[in-house]
Amino acid sequence: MAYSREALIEAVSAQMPDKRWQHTLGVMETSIKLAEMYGADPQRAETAAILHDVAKYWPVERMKDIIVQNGLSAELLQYDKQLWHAEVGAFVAEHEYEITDPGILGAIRYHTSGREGMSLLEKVVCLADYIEPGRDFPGVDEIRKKSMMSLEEGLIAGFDSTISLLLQKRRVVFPLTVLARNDLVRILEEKI
Ligand SMILES: Nc1ncnc2c1ncn2[C@@H]1O[C@H](COP(=O)(O)OP(=O)(O)O)[C@@H](O)[C@H]1O
Repeated sequence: MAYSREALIEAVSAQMPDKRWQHTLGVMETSIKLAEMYGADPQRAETAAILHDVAKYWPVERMKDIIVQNGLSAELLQYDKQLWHAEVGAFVAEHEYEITDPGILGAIRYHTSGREGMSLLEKVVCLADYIEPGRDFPGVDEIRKKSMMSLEEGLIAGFDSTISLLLQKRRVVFPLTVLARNDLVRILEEKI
């Protein structure tokens, strides 16, 4: 039988420190708000939000094993370990928590990196992760402001801040985020 909302919350919250669970609660609340605002299904958005960081505190070796043994994105292993939990989270959501909705699984898989051709639900959860009330990094208020204009404006601002920070620190940038950002810029250009 599929997990109830409450059972899912209990199981997922047990896998992370309280601070990260508080962040997840913020992403749940913000995902529902953005879904209502932009015409996505709030319940599906909330389910993806509950699970989005399920693997965030798993040991790196455990994440690596799941990626290798199940033939998930081998390319991902060439990039920052911080990115792995999203791919692993989607796998765990499907195989451990019996989530069968591919839209929810996609929203978990792409919540950190984004991708070209993001679905409405993917945009909602990814943006909620940037702007949930507990976030206070420099520039977050500008992203919040843009999020009230459109999902695309908000996400471009979010991805730009992530990419800028990585460039400043001379870190490797996972290309999917650049593709996601370019795609969103083109979408907005076509609207003009
Ligand atoms: N495109 C990218 N390329 C490389 N590293 C990235 C990229 N996007 C995010 N990261 C890294 O992943 C980290 C975690 O991302 P974040 O959005 O905070 O995930 P979470 O919501 O799970 O905390 C960031 O601090 C950054 O260092």
